[in-house]
Amino acid sequence: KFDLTGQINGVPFDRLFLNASGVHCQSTTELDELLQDEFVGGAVTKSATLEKRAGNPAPRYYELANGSINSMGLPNNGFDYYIQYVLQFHAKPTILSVAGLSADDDIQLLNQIQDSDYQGLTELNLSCPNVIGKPQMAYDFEGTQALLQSVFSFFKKPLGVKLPPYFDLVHFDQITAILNQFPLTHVNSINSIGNGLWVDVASESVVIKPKGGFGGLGGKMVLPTALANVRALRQRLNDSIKVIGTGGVQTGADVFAHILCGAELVSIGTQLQAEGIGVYHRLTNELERIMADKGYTALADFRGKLNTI
Ligand SMILES: O=C1NC(=O)NC(C(=O)O)N1
Repeated sequence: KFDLTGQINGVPFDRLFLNASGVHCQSTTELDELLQDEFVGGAVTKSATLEKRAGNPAPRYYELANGSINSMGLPNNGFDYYIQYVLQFHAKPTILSVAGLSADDDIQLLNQIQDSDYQGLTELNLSCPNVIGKPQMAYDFEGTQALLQSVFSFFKKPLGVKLPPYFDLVHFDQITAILNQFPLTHVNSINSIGNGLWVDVASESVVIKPKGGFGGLGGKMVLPTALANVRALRQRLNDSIKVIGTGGVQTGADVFAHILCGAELVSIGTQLQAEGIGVYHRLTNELERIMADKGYTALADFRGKLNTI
């Protein structure tokens, strides 16, 4: 009765919900569970690196009262594992997420995809904050420009990017001036707010082991930053580049807000980790209740229509 659809590069999603890359997507079992859920529209893989990685030492994920902090360090089963998976038939769309540990790695990963039979969506993660000793590419504007210039000299398949949060309007202007030069299918925003720190007063200690306790923030506390980034990117990007809204979603109202800011699809990370896959049924019910109360039958009725005062 409600149209909760979206589309990226002509790929139809019959539901708006995805997982945030990294959550519930490291194994094929987890990915299958997502793709078999009636309330999920598609699945994003854990960002694949060229080789399998164990990631950072545990504890590396910690749930907070108002969100999460993580320094996973890109643990994943390696590129071959995930390209094999997305090459299989799936009833719903997949997004193959890749993350090089260097620009050269990114080029190698995308060359392998270009040379493969995969015709689905790919997302280049430019924003992992937790690889020890490695900066986030998307905070290096010149580096990002140069990388995308190289990528699009050979990569002819659908490609989106995963961005970190920005905190200055000038930075929104700068990153979108770069992204608008390229035929990107989408921007996925936000990745975790990098290098937060949580202190447990009882033990007088940090709560995760890697990087002296520094890690990416997610969940409820990042919602205002996620909404700002989705809105700012939507206002500045070419219409052909969709925005996937990620960050801070706990309720149907949060989903509604992301759509108002212009999100085409909405990813769930911290809340999926905390609540399990049932979160999608709950969020669907809550979203539909809000839509019904407002007389909306489709996301398109209000997508991007945030009022200002
Ligand atoms: O891009 C990422 N964002 C995160 O918050 N954590 C993971 C990771 O550490 O693997 N990667």
